[in-house]
Amino acid sequence: MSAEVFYDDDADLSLIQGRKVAVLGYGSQGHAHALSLRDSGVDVRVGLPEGSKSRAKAEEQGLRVLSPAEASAEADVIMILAPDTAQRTLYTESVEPHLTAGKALFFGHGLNIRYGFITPPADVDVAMVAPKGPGHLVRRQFVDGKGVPCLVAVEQDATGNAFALALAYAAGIGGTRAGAIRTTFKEETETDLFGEQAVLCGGASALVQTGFEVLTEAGYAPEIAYFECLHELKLIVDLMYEGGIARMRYSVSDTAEYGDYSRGPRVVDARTKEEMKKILAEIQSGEFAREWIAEDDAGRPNFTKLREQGAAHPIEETGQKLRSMMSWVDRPITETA
Ligand SMILES: NC(=O)C1=CN([C@@H]2O[C@H](COP(=O)(O)OP(=O)(O)OC[C@H]3O[C@@H](n4cnc5c(N)ncnc54)[C@H](OP(=O)(O)O)[C@@H]3O)[C@@H](O)[C@H]2O)C=CC1
Ligand SMILES: CC[C@](O)(C(C)=O)C(=O)O
Ligand SMILES: [Mg+2]
Ligand SMILES: [Mg+2]
Repeated sequence: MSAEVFYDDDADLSLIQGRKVAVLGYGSQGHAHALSLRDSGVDVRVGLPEGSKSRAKAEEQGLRVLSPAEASAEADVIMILAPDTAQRTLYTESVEPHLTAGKALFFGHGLNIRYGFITPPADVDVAMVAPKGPGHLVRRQFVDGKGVPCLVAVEQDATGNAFALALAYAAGIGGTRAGAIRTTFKEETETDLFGEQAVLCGGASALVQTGFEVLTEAGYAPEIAYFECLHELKLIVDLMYEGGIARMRYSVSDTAEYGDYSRGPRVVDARTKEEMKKILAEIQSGEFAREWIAEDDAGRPNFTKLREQGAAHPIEETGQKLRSMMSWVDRPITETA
């Protein structure tokens, strides 16, 4: 069954223009939502704790910044864009006391609702507007008059108007310019976690690092290994992005195409597929979410160790040196659009 897709003409922007919106969090997604909603004529305030390093940035960019509790009290649409692990406490301390009947609680990712870490009262709308791309791209596309496709879902429709309101919100951040796809919190959460773990972040990072290790351990220069295993990946993925795997295979040499068909399935084989299925099962059962929240509650000891190990991988030192020779790719990771 193909998904339902909604565009600008299907959305009534005035629905969100007529509401007071609080965006809680001003990171990758938060800054993009708050700025683009404001530019779409929506009454926006940003909610951030005292001492948050994001406060100065939001104020410099002309937004009104309040505490999360003040913003939630003022607003009738509350979008939670704090880190997933911070959302439970943020909700209990600052949102729930102000979540009166008829208000709407929005999310950019379904984890806390899907796994029951947050249970809103029955008399509020609960919806999701989840752009399918990093926040900085969401903002950049909006400014360029384009948009990043969004997923839109309703978990609870107390007012009977939750989907129309979520679609209006998606229009306000440019999502319906590209297309907003209707989904559920369950589908968004499980596929998003699977995608980032098995393919986009986990799978791709492990593939790149392992390829780099094999070449350098065999005595090839790290610089050459970096170009082959990481730098050129973007060029190959850009071709897939533009025209699918078929377009990439059309564009590379026949030699590369034959190597792709005959060797690729030896790297990602039946065992890899079995492991991907296990990863999906851990997501579906809630095992991953419970593990991650417990890890965060414990002060993230394993996460910190793994982050340090990742940063110390030899590919990072080689990459830093090479990227400094290519001024057009040497962008700090915190740079905004
Ligand atoms: N990154 C992305 O592109 C995508 C993210 N999402 C989802 O969007 C949500 C936000 O993620 P992301 O934008 O990556 O988050 P970031 O880590 O980039 O930013 C989090 C923001 O929340 C602030 N913050 C931290 N604690 C609190 C709190 N208790 N109350 C209010 N604000 C707080 C941070 O402030 P400070 O600066 O002080 O730390 C920061 O401004 C998540 O649900 C994520 O899964 C969905 C799609 C893509
Ligand atoms: C791929 C990572 C992501 O799911 C995203 C940018 O969509 C995230 O959680 O950051
Ligand atoms: Mg994602
Ligand atoms: Mg994600």
